[in-house]
Amino acid sequence: MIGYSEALEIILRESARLETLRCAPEHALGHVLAESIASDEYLPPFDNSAMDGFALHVGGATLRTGTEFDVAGAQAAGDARVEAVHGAWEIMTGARMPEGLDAVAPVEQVEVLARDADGRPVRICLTADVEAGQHVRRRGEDVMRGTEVLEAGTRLGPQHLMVLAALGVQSVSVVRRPLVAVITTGRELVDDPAQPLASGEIRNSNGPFLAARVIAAGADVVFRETVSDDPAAFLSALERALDAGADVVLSTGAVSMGRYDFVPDALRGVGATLHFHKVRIRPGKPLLFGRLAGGQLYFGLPGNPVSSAVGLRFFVEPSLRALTGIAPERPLRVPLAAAYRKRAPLRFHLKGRVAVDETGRLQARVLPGQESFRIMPLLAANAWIVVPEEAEAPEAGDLVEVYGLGHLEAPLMDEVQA
Ligand SMILES: Nc1nc2c(c(=O)[nH]1)N[C@H]1C(S)=C(S)[C@@H](COP(=O)(O)OP(=O)(O)OC[C@H]3O[C@@H](n4cnc5c(N)ncnc54)[C@H](O)[C@@H]3O)O[C@H]1N2
Ligand code: MOO
Repeated sequence: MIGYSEALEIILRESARLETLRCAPEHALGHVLAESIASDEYLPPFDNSAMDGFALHVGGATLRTGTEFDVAGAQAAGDARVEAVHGAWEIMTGARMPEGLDAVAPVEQVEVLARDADGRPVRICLTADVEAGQHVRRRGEDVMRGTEVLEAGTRLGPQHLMVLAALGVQSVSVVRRPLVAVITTGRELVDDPAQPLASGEIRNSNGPFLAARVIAAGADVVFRETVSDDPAAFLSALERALDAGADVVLSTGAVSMGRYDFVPDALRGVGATLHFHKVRIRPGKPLLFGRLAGGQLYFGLPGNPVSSAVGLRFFVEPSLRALTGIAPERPLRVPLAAAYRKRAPLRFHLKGRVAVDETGRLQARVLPGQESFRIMPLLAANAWIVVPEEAEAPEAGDLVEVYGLGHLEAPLMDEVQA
């Protein structure tokens, strides 16, 4: 049986980045950049005023309170370049600085001594000193032309679209979203919530959970079906999953030691390469990973709900990151709230809650109810706490690794403070 780091290495090796496509930034939300973006423009594109006021020439010295100026013109946002030869220019926020002027006195720091017939100021007096450069936003102060503004591997959020729009980027190269199929196995499973449970039956909770988690992880679900403990039915569902275009197939159940645990043999029977089966973790030990004959990746997640959740979070999500070109995750390291004793020499993935203690410091609490059939503690969890194989009994205050519930989610601050 292999350990987690070896399993992860194999998954990352097998998860080569998917193809890229070009699209307008407005269609790229949630996609991962395939190449870095350098700016062809300056931001701001020209020197402009940060205040409504009067643009002035200061030069080397300071303009003192009481200095008077004639107002030579006015410049509003959108007005083109003008040359200022003398005096002050009335200027609005965002308006281009007249050439030759280098500071702005806000209206609040100016007294208007005279106005023309239309009420426009024609002579002003400074009521505060003015330094060169004050209230002027310089060309390129935010972004210089040629600067790399976004790295390949960045998942585009609204703030990235803001920068791309500001810089006039017309198209970006992004990695296409991975397509995922979810097959839940087990003749005990009932999908229809309106159907009463017959003796021995349970409701399928893994299917909806995994589908939702896959979407939250930045991939698309192209197929979801439930099959009985029957290899022929399973293989026909697998065929439909591949017809739907899946890059990655997930199944739950039928990977352990039972008489009906047919998944490994069924996969071998259709020419799959199984890279590993069983990992030194809890929960989720019987997890299987391989590649199908057609090149698609296959994750056989154990059937227990929390085992399938751990399989998704710590095996499938790292693969989805690699498939889209996102760098591997780095966990937070947070002190444990209380000592924790592991009951096996395995890597434990624990339903946890990160919270602030009385001193305002973060701490990680292992929630009660860690058995892999218990899903109610997931409602209290805002993080996964990982205790590695070699740490037997971490003490209160020892640092443990903490991961968000999904790879794109950090523990939420409002929950942390609750
Ligand atoms: N003799 C052994 N028995 C078991 C071992 C072992 O090492 N030796 N490992 C245990 C571990 S650990 C796990 S995890 C489970 C994994 O079993 P399978 O992946 O083969 O899953 P099933 O047996 O089909 O189901 C396990 C459990 O989960 C329930 N289940 C399955 N699918 C769903 C679903 N879609 N929604 C909700 N619940 C589901 C199922 O009814 C079972 O209770 O094996 C242990 N046994
Ligand atoms: O480790 Mo299994 O995954 O007990 O539930």
